[in-house]
Amino acid sequence: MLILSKEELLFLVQDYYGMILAAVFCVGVTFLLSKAFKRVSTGDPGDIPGRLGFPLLGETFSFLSAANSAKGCYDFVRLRRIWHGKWFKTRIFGEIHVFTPSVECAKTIFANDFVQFNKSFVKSMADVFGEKSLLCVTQENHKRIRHILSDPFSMNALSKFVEKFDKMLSERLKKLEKQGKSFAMLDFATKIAFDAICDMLMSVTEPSLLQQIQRDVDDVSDAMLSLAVMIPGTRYYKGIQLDDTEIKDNLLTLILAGESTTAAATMWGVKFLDENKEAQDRLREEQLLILRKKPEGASLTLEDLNNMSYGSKVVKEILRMSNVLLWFPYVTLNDSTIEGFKIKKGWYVNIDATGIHYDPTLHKDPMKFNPSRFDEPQKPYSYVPFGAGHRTCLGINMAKLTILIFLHRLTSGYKWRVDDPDPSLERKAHIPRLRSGCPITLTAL
Ligand code: HEM
Repeated sequence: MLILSKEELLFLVQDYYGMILAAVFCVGVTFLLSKAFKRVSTGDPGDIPGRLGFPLLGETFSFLSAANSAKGCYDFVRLRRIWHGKWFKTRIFGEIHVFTPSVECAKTIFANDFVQFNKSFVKSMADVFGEKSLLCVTQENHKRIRHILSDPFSMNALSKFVEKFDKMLSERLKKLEKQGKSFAMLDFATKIAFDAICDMLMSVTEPSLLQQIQRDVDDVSDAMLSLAVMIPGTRYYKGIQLDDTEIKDNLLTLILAGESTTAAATMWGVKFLDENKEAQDRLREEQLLILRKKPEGASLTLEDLNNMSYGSKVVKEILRMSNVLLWFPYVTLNDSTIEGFKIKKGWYVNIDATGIHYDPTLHKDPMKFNPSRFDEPQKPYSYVPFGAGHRTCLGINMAKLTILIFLHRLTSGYKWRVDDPDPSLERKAHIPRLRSGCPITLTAL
């Protein structure tokens, strides 16, 4: 029998103390890891599959790492769809998020907006855009503000916009072609979209003023102040029934919502057409026919745009494939069940527009750029680049017309070469854009 002195016993216990601590630590880490990487399932068929990851942290690092990669943040969703299926849940920034490309879910959320679901991140959006932005207000105020804001987007206002934008674009493209230098399509489209929106909403065309607003828009809080100073006296200000805060919050919303989305879609259009010469040739043929019927140097009209049947399908296909807004996040206001899946109050449900647009059961051969697919009518909610319901994009017509005018001037006046074929996406961007900005060089036809 082993007999130990008091000192020897104390030494052994102290030695074991470290080992016990190490063992407890290992068990703890193993427990957390197993929880983090375990697929959450209680066997209930209403349970949405997925991994919630570490408590609070969840899969935030994986999400950030995807957003910071050349594949972009949708890669996070793409991978989990492969692992878990059509519906999955995850935890990001401490909140539970459900992602689904289900058209049934899109239909339910769009139809029950404000009642059963609401636009998510209202608070953080209010910090950026202002509390009275269309994106943050209550249902009642939303209806009123939206009604008033729809005036500059009426067909009458847009028909003036078409002529102005066409003139602006034609002049700038001509200048670039003469210079013969490569330019980033993304930067070019961003600048011209910004200038056009400011002109339409505030009648601001003076370069130094535009430059100032651009700086201010980049620095959001300053923008609110400067826009408020500029509005009185402009065409848009007259007769408007919104208070000063509503005006500045919503002008900022319109500029931010319209500029980067339209510019990114235009950039993708140039890239897709470069890679699909057949579609480009067919588009050019249609656009040249329209151009040749007009007096030389005349601007496009709404009527001309209405005659661009193939061009309109090209715009639709660009929007389907580019998925400028990858998904639409909504927060659940009450426990709900959609397609048998249980969604708890407080969870975020993301309508995965990209997943809907790439679903082969809804769009045949979805990764192929094929504008003619729109010869056939689309199934309800299978094509949602502008959302649907109460919050359908307010700038939907303006965006479509802008891209169409771009396509007309590019294909009827020029051929272009993409100078950098790198497909890497811009890192940390919530809108998918090429890191290169898609540099092109124009040659007159
Ligand atoms: C290609 C360009 C564009 C795309 C793909 C796009 C897409 C969208 C989508 C999907 C929504 C709804 C999001 C949701 O339900 O959560 C939306 C809302 C909105 N968009 Fe656009 N948009 C574009 C251009 C524009 C332009 C040019 C403007 C204005 C100048 C604009 C102004 C707005 C506004 C104000 C809302 C909020 C509407 C509301 O809450 O009632 N968008 N957009």
